[in-house]
Amino acid sequence: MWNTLRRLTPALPAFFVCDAWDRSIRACCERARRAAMMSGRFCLDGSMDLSCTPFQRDGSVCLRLNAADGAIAEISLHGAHVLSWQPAPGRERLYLSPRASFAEGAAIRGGIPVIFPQFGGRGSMVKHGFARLLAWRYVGIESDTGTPAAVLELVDSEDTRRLWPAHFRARLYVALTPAALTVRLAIRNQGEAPFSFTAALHTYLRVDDLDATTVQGLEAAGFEDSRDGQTSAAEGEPVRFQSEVDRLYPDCADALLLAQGDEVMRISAEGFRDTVVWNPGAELAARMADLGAGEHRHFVCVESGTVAVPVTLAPGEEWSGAQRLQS
Ligand SMILES: O=P(O)(O)OC[C@H]1O[C@H](O)[C@H](O)[C@@H](O)[C@@H]1O
Repeated sequence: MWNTLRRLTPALPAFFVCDAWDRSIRACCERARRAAMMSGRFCLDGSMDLSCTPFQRDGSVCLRLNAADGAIAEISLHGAHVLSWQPAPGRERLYLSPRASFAEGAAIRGGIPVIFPQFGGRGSMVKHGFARLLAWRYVGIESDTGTPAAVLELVDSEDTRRLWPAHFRARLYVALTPAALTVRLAIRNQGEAPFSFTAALHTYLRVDDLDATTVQGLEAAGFEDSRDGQTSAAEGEPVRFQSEVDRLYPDCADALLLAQGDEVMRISAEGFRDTVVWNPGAELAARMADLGAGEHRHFVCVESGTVAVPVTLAPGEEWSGAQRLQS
């Protein structure tokens, strides 16, 4: 519907477009509200009560997840994008750029962008694939893995098949457990031909002091420097951020730490094989319209991905990859 509106926009008076746009957002919010109500609250043995409430942010329909212990996560349906995670009220652990755009077709800068079906420029598609640019559907709260999770879904459409012929179903599961956020991306082949893809959770972790921040757990791993494509031997020391860092560590995705002085966040992964570490540095950040001078000092991206070797799915097959942040 939003695409149709956008196509019609030049032919319609501005007040009508705004009104129709507003009504479509309200209808979308109402559908999300009903789905959230129908999914109810979950309380399973050993896991937490989870409730889900829709709200709007910059014209985008979003969901707020509240766990019984006070943890909060916010997700935009635009890109199934986790915007915020607070393990306790007021303790934000993700970075969201003050200049992030929520406009249709834009990629939100910060949070956890879902990268699918192509990581970066490793193929002929738009950079980092189309999943982060499209509206996903809220399915409800499910507890298939024993932990209640908010589930969002994107399936192929005429628009996606023009870019990539695959018949797929992508689902994102967002779960809050004490002091942890787990995000799982599941891809199913719903067609009759195999397809291959790369994917990642491009997580922007908030930092207070970039100079004192290190990523640990990659000391013994060689990496590809994405700035020039050169491979480098293991450095034998934690990753630091004195200038732009853009590295792919193949076959190395689990048991990482983001350390800022005494404060440590654990980053673990399942299903994802690789890690990407990115910070744009001062010069690039200043040139990026949705970041700006000095903003690189507030985050480090530690991305769990399957990037170096694409995943291939036969008809009916499903793959999933998860990233868990523990504060
Ligand atoms: O600006 P974006 O399209 O969101 O990409 C941001 C960054 O994502 C990844 O981490 C890549 O390795 C970088 O090369 C890229 O610059």
